[in-house]
Amino acid sequence: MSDSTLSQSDSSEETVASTGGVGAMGSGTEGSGTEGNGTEGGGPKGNESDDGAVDAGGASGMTTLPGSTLSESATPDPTTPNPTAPDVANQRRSGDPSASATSFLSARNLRPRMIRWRRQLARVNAFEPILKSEDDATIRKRSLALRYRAMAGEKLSTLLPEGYALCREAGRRALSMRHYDVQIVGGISLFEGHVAEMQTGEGKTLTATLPLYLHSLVGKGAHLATVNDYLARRDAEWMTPLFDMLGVSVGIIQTEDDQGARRKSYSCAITYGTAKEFGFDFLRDRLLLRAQNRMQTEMLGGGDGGFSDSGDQVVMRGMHFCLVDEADSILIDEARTPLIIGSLEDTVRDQIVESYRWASEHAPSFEIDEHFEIDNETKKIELTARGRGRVRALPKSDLVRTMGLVDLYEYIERAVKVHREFLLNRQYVIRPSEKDPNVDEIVIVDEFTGRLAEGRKWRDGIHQAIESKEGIEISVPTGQAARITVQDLFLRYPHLAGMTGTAATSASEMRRIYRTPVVRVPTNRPPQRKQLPPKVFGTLESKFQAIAEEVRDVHATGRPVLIGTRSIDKSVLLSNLLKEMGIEHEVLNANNVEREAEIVAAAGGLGRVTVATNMAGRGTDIKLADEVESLGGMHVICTELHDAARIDRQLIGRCGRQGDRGSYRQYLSLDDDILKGGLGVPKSEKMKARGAANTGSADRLANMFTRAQRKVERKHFRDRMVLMHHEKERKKMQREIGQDPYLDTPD
Ligand SMILES: Nc1ncnc2c1ncn2[C@@H]1O[C@H](COP(=O)(O)OP(=O)(O)OP(=O)(O)O)[C@@H](O)[C@H]1O
Repeated sequence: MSDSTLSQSDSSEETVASTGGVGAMGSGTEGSGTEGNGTEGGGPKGNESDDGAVDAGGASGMTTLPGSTLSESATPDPTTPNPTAPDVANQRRSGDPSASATSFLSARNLRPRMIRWRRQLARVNAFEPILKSEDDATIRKRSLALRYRAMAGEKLSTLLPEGYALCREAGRRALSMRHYDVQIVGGISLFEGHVAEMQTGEGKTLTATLPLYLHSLVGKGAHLATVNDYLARRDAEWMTPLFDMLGVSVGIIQTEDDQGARRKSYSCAITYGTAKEFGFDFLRDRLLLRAQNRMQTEMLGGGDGGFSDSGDQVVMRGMHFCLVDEADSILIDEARTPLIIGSLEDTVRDQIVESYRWASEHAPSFEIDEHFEIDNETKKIELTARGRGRVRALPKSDLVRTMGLVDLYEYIERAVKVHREFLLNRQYVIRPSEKDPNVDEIVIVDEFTGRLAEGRKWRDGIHQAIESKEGIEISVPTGQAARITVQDLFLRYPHLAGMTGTAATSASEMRRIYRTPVVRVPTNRPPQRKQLPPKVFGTLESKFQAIAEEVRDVHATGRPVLIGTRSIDKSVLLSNLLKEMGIEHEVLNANNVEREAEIVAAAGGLGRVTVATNMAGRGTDIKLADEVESLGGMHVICTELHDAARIDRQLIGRCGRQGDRGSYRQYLSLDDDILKGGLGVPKSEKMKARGAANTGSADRLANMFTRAQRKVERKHFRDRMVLMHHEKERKKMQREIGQDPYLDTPD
């Protein structure tokens, strides 16, 4: 490898250095029994760079797990270097995502959490022979027993070894996939609230089953958030046989689902969906609770247990644990994206108002003991079987009829309570509203002082039930547009973890914002991806000409070639050059996404050439044709640096999957956009002029591009931090004046 080796290197060099400070990550709870990031005590702060900004460019603060030395044995020795691994140090320096921890992870680096994880792994492995000898029914029984223990309050970390071993056994039986040791360790890190960086093709889907299963045991739901409906469905359906074997239900949220379907999916032990849908459901639920004036008492999904098919019950049961797939794109790139929904629909509002009226009208006919009972302690009114029968038999308007029965029982119970216990001129008075004297309103009488408690309202729909009893206007809020950012949404989960192929460059940001330290999970098989020295040209034209020539040369050997471009224009430009050379190829860009899966699936075939713009992070595996492996695997050409090194790494990760052979090369030119962002316009113009005049090699300038990329990354990071600060201040202010920051949106 030449000295001028280009890379996302500078940052990676820091990775190595600061990974020596692996322990920096471990300042959270290191003792055993750590459960999720909720108890992590929060990660330490990101590294401050000279200019005071957090180092976004470097992977500082990354923890790297013991490498492929995590052999499939009960007591792996992470210190053994892997003799078959290629030049790992060079790869690491070069920012190759596959760089495994093997060579630099000495015993000295082994931090307590790693030692703990290895111990946990040994415990998981110890269960294996026992479980293997048991039949399916016994495996299921064990799983049920675990659930009882979890529900009874036993710590999940104690249950982890058996839980993960059960999951692994179920995977082996139901899917013919046995979780590798590295996947088990990755799963442990996820359970403890980390973002696990796993290379593409290393099996994130299977790894996810581990923390999802374990967290689901407590019965509060475990969510997997991914980027689109297709992946949510695909992954859920793929993993369902495994969960079935363990007696765990799986729900899938799809955009077109109605409220009833959503509620059912959320009531499952594990729910797969997109971040967007989770956000919208959160907002819709919140609007509904506010309309029913139940917000303060019922924290979202605190749940009153009732399920119905009407829109009058929240759909989520709570936000307990969420595993975010493609964490870098969801938690970082999409972090500031606001999810906005309109107001509560008029029909839902009318339905609520009408139900209050209906309940108030019929409540007096319900008799104590016969139709309802009063709990002495809680003073709660509960319908008897006869009472419920009566509710079913009562006449109802169309609007009321569409309300679920469970909801109607609740409306009646509330109305009965109000008729019995809330008396006019004792607990409340009626007087003309200050805002509009033509409208009457209920004002609470403070039971201690006897004074009017201006502006206060009873909760849980009591206030509305009284309004309805007195025949005055029912104050169901009209509902306003509601809004939440992706970041706020995920910060609401007490237990959060993530998986990604490329988190290294966002490590400090992840930790700082979400308190989810990033850990790099080594590949199961030693990586064999080779980085070829980068090439730098004066102009785009000369660069593309050279790229086309390289494609021709590699193509002649029969190896498949994948070329990533930054824009549709450039993909077309390259496509034309290839056409001129008579090289058959496919172009994958926004103009033909419908064929994406097909094109990507075929991209690993003998002699295939594929030109692609920013490929979606994942979706379809590029499987190499058998004969390709012996020829040297796939060759990837990166035609330009992206603003975020992560995107480059995503492309690079397309070759050399799961220990396959492969190679990649970075092409650069002095008129690349990254220089404008990183060096500023005047300097980049100078470089451009220099490039136009110079026809020789400029390979020695490769590092300048990497530095420019890091500058751009830092700038984006700083912008995100400033925005986050403003948002935080806004929310704080809104709370102080009694507003709901999600519902009372300023825009
Ligand atoms: N433990 C295992 N045993 C056998 N096959 C496995 C195992 N883990 C993963 N695989 C296989 O590896 C392939 C990649 O898995 P998966 O799609 O989950 O990877 P990924 O990490 O999500 O990659 P990408 O980011 O590209 O989607 C799948 O074909 C899967 O069958």
